[in-house]
Amino acid sequence: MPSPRRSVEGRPLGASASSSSSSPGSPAHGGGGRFEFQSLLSSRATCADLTCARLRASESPVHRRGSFPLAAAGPSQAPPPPLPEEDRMDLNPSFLGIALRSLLAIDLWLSKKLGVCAGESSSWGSVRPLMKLLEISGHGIPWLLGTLYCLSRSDSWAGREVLMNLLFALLLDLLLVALIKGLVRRRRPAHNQMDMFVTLSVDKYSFPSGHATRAVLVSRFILNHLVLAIPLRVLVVLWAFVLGLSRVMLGRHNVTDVAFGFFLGYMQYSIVDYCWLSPHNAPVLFVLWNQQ
Ligand SMILES: CC(C)=CCC/C(C)=C/COP(=O)(O)O
Repeated sequence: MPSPRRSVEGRPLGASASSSSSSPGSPAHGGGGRFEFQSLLSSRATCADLTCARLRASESPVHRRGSFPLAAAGPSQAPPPPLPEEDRMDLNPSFLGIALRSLLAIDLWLSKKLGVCAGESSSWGSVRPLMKLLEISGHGIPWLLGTLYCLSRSDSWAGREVLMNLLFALLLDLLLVALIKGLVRRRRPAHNQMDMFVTLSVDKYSFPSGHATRAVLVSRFILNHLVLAIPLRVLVVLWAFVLGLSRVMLGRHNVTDVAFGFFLGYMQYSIVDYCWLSPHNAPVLFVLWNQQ
């Protein structure tokens, strides 16, 4: 059972120079501590006030002499006046803060568990080459080169329009992912081996997964602009999902990097669709390409 004499940070209350001079049964350690415990239980606000007062007191010369003024004063004394709101915030983490920290802890734990191909000696190390092949299938370079090649070979306006927009989508994706990676600067998992095929400098960061964004962006693009039989459509969706999963299995990413990557890729396609380039709204692009 947790000790009632714990501060919000988990340090024992009075665990400063003063704690050595207080003894069990003294107001600061047991007798008066009983009053303090009841006060701590009474409300969150009171808890914050008391703890703030306690921390403040630990800096004061009075406290250093070994007595916590409130606890020593006994139950009949009034509690100290409430401290300003900003002083309470550090000690009273918001619900959102706690939720985010918990999510992060689950994310790290789950990512480590799923990183079964992170190295040759990992439990699924034998499928690592297959995962790396998948990695290349979602890399930016083959997609960019492939699109440029198809554009150069395309002899219909409709085909060129679709490919021009795919090129725009791939470039937008590279730009947005680089921007967010540079802003967030989340390190890749510690178990990752940085042996990826051609990377940019921001690719030392992991949030969001560029492969995950591209997988969803390209899949949505293909599903909306190519006429495919149902089994092929299922295959496209599966490819995107497995590519995202493989990022975590290879140890390249945490689960949240991939989850956000999927979301971002989905949104990116919506942007591309909204800004769809055509000979009507971007004639210069199409005329220039025709002159090549
Ligand atoms: C060099 C070019 C054109 C693209 C880099 C593609 C790349 C290496 C992205 C990183 O993906 P993850 O964030 O999923 O690791």
